[in-house]
Amino acid sequence: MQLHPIIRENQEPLLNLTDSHSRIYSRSIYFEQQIPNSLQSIYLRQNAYERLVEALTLLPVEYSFIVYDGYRPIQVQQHLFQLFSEEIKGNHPDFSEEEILEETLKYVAFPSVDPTKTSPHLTGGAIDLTLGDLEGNPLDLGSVFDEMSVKSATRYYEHHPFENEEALKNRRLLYNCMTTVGFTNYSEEWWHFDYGNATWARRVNSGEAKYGAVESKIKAHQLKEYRYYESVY
Ligand SMILES: C[C@@H](N)C(=O)N[C@H](C)C(=O)O
Ligand SMILES: [Zn+2]
Repeated sequence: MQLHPIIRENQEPLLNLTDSHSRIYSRSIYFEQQIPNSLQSIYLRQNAYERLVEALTLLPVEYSFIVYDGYRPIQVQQHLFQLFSEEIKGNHPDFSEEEILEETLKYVAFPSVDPTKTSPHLTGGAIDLTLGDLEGNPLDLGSVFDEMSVKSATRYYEHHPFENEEALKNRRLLYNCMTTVGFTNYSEEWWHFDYGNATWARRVNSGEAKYGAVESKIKAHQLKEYRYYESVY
């Protein structure tokens, strides 16, 4: 039995989402948070971007997508992992090291380019996004982006519908638009979707992923150059 999908890197380029579409707002959240080596612009693999545009056609015309993150350099993944882990430690002084790790892994992937466990955002096939109005103001999805709580689990309001009916409606809308065009959702985070990477391949029971990790050179928060890891692992 194959334990992890084979990565057949198809070398699709990373596309810059800035001003790419009138109903796609690019708000690079880790750049706004001044995380070292974060990118000022948001990038996605070409076909992941095309599917995002297709998802827009399923969204009522008065709504937009606000994209918070796409391709993520390994340094940013490492920084987030450290940050989230420290926050969990601070919030749960009673937790063992093992419990801290388990809780951290719920909200941020382990930073790795190892083909058997590549962090999804390193591929350019993962996207963090929410719904917005036509001015780019975020709608209510029932928890703040990157909130480490049970309320961030995609199905939370399915089980607590009267707590926030607006959030339930909006989560269903985002989930349905994205999954209809081929993205898969990460169940602990209503905002995180994958296409083409190993996380996606596992969810759709495919033995093959199209996107492996992308290594990049970042200078002053700009993507200077990038290269794909080996084409077949
Ligand atoms: C950090 C958060 N926005 C996120 O993207 N989490 C997933 C699990 C990831 O790091 O891939
Ligand atoms: Zn994500």
